[in-house]
Amino acid sequence: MSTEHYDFAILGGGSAGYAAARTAHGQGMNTVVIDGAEELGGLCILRGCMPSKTLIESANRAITIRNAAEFGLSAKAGPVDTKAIRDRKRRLIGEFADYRQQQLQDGRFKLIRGYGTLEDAGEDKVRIAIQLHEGGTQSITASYVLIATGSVINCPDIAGLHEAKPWNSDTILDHDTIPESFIVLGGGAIALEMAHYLDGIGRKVTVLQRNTQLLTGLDKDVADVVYDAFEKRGIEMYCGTSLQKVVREDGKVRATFKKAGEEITVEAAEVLCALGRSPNTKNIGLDNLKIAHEDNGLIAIKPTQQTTHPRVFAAGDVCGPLEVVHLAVQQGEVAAKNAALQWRQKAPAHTMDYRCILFGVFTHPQVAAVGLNELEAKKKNVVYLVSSYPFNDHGKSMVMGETDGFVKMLADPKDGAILGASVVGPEATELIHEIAVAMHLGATVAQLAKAPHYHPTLSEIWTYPAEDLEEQIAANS
Ligand SMILES: Cc1cc2nc3c(=O)[nH]c(=O)nc-3n(C[C@H](O)[C@H](O)[C@H](O)COP(=O)(O)OP(=O)(O)OC[C@H]3O[C@@H](n4cnc5c(N)ncnc54)[C@H](O)[C@@H]3O)c2cc1C
Ligand SMILES: NC(=O)c1ccc[n+]([C@@H]2O[C@H](COP(=O)([O-])OP(=O)(O)OC[C@H]3O[C@@H](n4cnc5c(N)ncnc54)[C@H](O)[C@@H]3O)[C@@H](O)[C@H]2O)c1
Repeated sequence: MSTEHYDFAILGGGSAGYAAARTAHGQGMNTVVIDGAEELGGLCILRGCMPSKTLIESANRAITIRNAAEFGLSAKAGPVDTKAIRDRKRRLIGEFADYRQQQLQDGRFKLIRGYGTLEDAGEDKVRIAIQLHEGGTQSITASYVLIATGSVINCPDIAGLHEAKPWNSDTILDHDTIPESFIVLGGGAIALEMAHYLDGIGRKVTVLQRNTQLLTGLDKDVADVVYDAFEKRGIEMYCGTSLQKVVREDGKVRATFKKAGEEITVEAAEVLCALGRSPNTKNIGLDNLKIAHEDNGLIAIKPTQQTTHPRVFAAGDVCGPLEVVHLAVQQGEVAAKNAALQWRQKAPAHTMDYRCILFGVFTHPQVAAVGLNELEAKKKNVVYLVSSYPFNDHGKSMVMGETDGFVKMLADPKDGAILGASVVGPEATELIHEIAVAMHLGATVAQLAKAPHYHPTLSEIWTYPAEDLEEQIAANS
C-alpha cells in the first residue's frame, strides 16, 4: 500500500488539535487528525473542564441551600445522591462528546483512530507511524505536523503514595459513590475545585498544600480569601507543608507531613492526588526529530508555535505556558495559520499574544485573573499603580449575601492602560471578562470608568478601582 501524504498532520484531536484542524481545513490544506483515545473528545470535554464544572454545580446548589436561613427561607439539605450527580454528568458529557465526535468526523479532514509517533523527517516531509485502534499499523507522511497530545496526571514519588492508590481527577469525576472524607493533596485549581465539590456535598475535607499560599502564581491576598472562606466552611486547611508519607491501613488513609518543624498526621477514608499534570510527550518520538523539550517533556516553542524542528508545531498542554483551554485553542489556530503560510512558501507571521491571558478557578468564592498580577509585575520589574475594592462594601454583592473577596486592578502610571486584574468573589469567572475585553481593545482605566454600567450589578464594582486609578494618575501627573 502506498504511503498516504497530507499537507498537515495533527497528533491529538483535543481542544488544540481540533482548533488547528478546523483552521487548516479553512486554509485549504489537506489535513489529517490522528487520535489514539478509546473515546474521542479530548480532556476538556471528557475528564476536565466540563465534567468538573457539572459536579461543581451540585455543590453550588448545596451551598445555596445551606445559606437559605440568611434569606428568610427554610431549606434542609437531605442526603446527596452522588450516583444522580454522576449520571447527570455522564448525560451532559455524552452530549458534548457526541457533538465533538461529529465535528471530527464530518469529512472536512481525515480522522485516523490510532497512536502516532514521529518517526523521521526528510527535506520536505515528516513520517508518522500509527498504531491503529482497530489493530495493525499505518505509516503516513505530512509536509507539516502539529503535536497536540495534551497532558497526563502527575503522581510524584512520595513515600507510599502510589501504593495507597490515590483517587485523582479522573476517578472522582466518574465514581457513583463518594466516601465520607478525603485528604486532598495540592493547592492548585484541581485540588481546590474538588475540595469545594466534596465539602459542598457534605464530605469532610483536609487540604494539604506545599506552598505557603494556595494557587501558586496568583497574588497571595487573592488566594488567602479562598483559604479563609474554605476554613470558615469547615475544610481543614494546611499550607507550607512537606508531605512525608501516605499510608493506607485499617480501612483509612493517613498522610504525614511536616509544617513549621512539627510532624502532623491526618486521616480520611480516601486521598485525592491533585499534584499537577505532565506533558503527554514521552512516547511520541520527540528525540527522533531532535525536538527540544524540558526533562518533564514540555516542548520548547517559539511565539509562532514552531518547535525547534522547522516542520513541526506544538499547541496546548504539551507546551504551556498555562494548561487552559482558551490558550490551547488559540495556539492550535496560530500553529495552523503559520503552517499554511509555510506551505505557501511564506514565513510564519502569526504569534500568540499572552497580554490578556485568563485564568479562573470555579470554587466558592470563585477566583479569576487576566493579564498581569502584582506578583508577576514585581518579578518583571513592571512599574504599576494598583487599586482594590471589596465585595463587602458593594451593594449588589451585599444583596446577594456574597461578601467575601475583592477586585483589584493594575494600571500603567504613564497612560492609564489596564495591565491586569484579579477578582476573588461572586461570579469572578464571569466578571473577569469585562476587563479581558477592555484590555483586548486597549482601554485605559479612565475609559473603563466612563463606560456605562447598569445598577445594581456586580459588574459595577470595576468602576471603583478604575476611578481610583484615574485619580491616582491625575494626582501624579
Ligand atoms: C479536572 C480538570 C479540570 C479542568 N478545568 C479547566 C477549566 O475549567 N478551564 C480551562 O481552561 N481548563 C481546564 N482544564 C485544563 C484543560 O482541560 C486542558 O488545558 C485542555 O483540555 C488541553 O487541551 P489539549 O488539546 O492540549 O489536550 P487534550 O484535550 O488532552 O487532547 C489531547 C488528545 O491527544 C490524544 N493523544 C495523546 N497522545 C496521542 C498520540 N501519540 N497519538 C494520537 N493521539 C494522541 C488524546 O487521545 C487526546 O484526545 C482542566 C483540566 C482538568 C484535568
Ligand atoms: N479552572 C481551571 O481553569 C482549571 C481547573 C483545573 C485544572 N486546570 C489546569 O490543569 C492543570 C493541572 O491542575 P493541578 O491543580 O493538578 O495543577 P497545579 O500545577 O495547578 O497544582 C499542583 C499542586 O501540587 C503541588 N505539588 C506538585 N508537586 C508536588 C510534590 N511533589 N509535593 C507536594 N506538592 C506538590 C503544587 O504545589 C500545587 O499546589 C493546571 O495547570 C490548570 O491550568 C485548570
